[in-house]
Amino acid sequence: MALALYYTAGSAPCRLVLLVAAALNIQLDLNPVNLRAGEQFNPEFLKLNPQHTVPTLVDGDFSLWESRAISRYLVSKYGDENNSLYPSDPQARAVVDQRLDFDLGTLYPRFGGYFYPQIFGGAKADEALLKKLEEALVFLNTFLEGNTYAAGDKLTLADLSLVATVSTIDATGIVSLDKYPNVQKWFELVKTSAPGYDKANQAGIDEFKALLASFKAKTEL
Ligand SMILES: N[C@@H](CCC(=O)N[C@@H](CS)C(=O)NCC(=O)O)C(=O)O
Repeated sequence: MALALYYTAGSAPCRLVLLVAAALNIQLDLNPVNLRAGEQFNPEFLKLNPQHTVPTLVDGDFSLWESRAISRYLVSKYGDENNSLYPSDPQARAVVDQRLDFDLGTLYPRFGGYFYPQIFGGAKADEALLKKLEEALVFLNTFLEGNTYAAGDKLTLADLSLVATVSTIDATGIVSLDKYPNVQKWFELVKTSAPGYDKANQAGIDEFKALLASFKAKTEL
């Protein structure tokens, strides 16, 4: 049976799942959800995911949300036994998990907490929140010291998750990645080494940029 993904192209967590599917060479039946039109509140969608978020994966009669949980599920169910995206060695896996949790709990929320109230709510830029975001980027820069990829010498789920976030931050222009040389070098590497990067991530980034431009135009009217 086909695997169905309910998604919005511009959304960073959705792009993570698209990157994982591309890396595993999994075909997904793609179902766009228009969040601005409130389609996530349709009763049919709420039956799949009462938390009304995208991405949501449907595999037969099994439905799952939270992009990193979906990513781990896809590797566990559809990856080869020794898939390096999510290594089985406990310590190697723990480092991947730490980076995934860092993205979920620190980097992405610090970005969203600073940027989204400005672009979507017309709030003033808050310097203290910018400093917290910059601190998170310094942490990532430090994690990358001496490592080719985010969790060692191979591409893992950590890279796919973090690149969805870092490319989103980069697209907004609120910080320059020049200040974080390890992050910048790693970003260029992942762009060329993550399978299907252009379709899975860059296409959504382009949509995200168009959305930002439309919000900027509204506030300038
Ligand atoms: N931590 C979640 C975040 C999911 C999320 O908040 N998605 C947003 C789009 S980026 C959404 O669906 N918002 C609509 C809503 O909450 O009603 C994940 O990684 O999947």
